[in-house]
Amino acid sequence: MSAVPPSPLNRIGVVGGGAWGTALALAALRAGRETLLWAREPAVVEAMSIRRENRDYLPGVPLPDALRVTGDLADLGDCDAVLLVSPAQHARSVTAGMAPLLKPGAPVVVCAKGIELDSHALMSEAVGAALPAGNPVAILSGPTFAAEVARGLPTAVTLACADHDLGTALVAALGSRTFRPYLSDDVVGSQIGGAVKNVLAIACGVVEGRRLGDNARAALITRGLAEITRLALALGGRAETLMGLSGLGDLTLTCSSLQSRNMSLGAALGEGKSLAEILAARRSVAEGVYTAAAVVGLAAKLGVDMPICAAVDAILNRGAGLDETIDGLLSRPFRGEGV
Ligand SMILES: NC(=O)C1=CN([C@@H]2O[C@H](COP(=O)(O)OP(=O)(O)OC[C@H]3O[C@@H](n4cnc5c(N)ncnc54)[C@H](O)[C@@H]3O)[C@@H](O)[C@H]2O)C=CC1
Ligand SMILES: O=C(CO)COP(=O)(O)O
Repeated sequence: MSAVPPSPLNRIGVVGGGAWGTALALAALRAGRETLLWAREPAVVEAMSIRRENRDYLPGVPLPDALRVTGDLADLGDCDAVLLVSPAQHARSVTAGMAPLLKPGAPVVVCAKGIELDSHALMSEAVGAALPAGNPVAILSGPTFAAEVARGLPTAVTLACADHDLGTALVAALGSRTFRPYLSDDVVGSQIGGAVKNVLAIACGVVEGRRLGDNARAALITRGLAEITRLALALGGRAETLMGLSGLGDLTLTCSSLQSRNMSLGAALGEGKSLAEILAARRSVAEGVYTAAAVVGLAAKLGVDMPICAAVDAILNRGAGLDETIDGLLSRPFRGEGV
């Protein structure tokens, strides 16, 4: 086995004991870091500490003894860097809870994907506002099903950080042979793909559930990428970022597999189930349900046209029928193909 490279960011705290937090904690361990995983629910803490398995959110994956598990945010005080993996709508409040307990200067890498419903804030804004000025924010996003990362299957992500040296240190701390971060300085652009693709995955699920065919799914992915890119540009992101792992990469993954919670939720809608019925049968988060309305609100503020996201929001939140909404999209005037 090759020697573990040393890192000044040797102690990694992971905040959020859902599927993704648990998988990221395993990735940090594999990168050779001392890793602490905080979970919110006492039963999840107990199951991971004693039975060494996160039965609620990532069943079937053994957790090595080297992984420290806690339910006490104060334990983050000796961590050199923290990965924040709470669902997007709770990221600000969880950050506020841990902020006074963090080591001064420790970076917080946001791994949640979404846009805040009330404020339309990106995760970097919501989390940044809740942190002391001395704790910088970075973003980790990309095509990453938790179950595959947990099993150590090869995965690549975007790690975006405004400070090049800090970004380089985070890549070195978290990267391994099977978990490969690519550094970017586009903190805004790298968040938009991950947030909006969840909404588009619901649309692709509807296509699947309604048996509208593979052509329709490819059309949604491609025109969805145009929507993502328009929004990112309006917020100051760069188009090239959206052609990378956090954009096209994640959009393709999430819109092509029923492993995606968002796509499978869309498929169930397409098959005629109600949103309330689908959500009642799940414990895991499908971020697109919440981000749909946030994206539509943000796009309206910025004057950005996002018809597919608006259609998903109409179905989820405004009582629009599936068939008339699909018909509305198919009846839009023909236009040029550019973004
Ligand atoms: N699961 C995946 O494959 C991936 C997930 N993500 C993102 O990671 C974030 C977390 O998702 P998962 O770990 O999959 O979640 P999950 O669906 O596995 O678990 C739900 C999580 O939400 C937490 N939660 C529920 N109510 C809460 C509250 N009131 N306050 C704080 N936390 C609460 C639970 O403690 C649990 O950690 C999401 O933004 C998701 O989009 C990103 C990449 C991959
Ligand atoms: O973000 C993800 C893959 O990159 C996970 O997608 P789902 O939340 O739709 O399962």
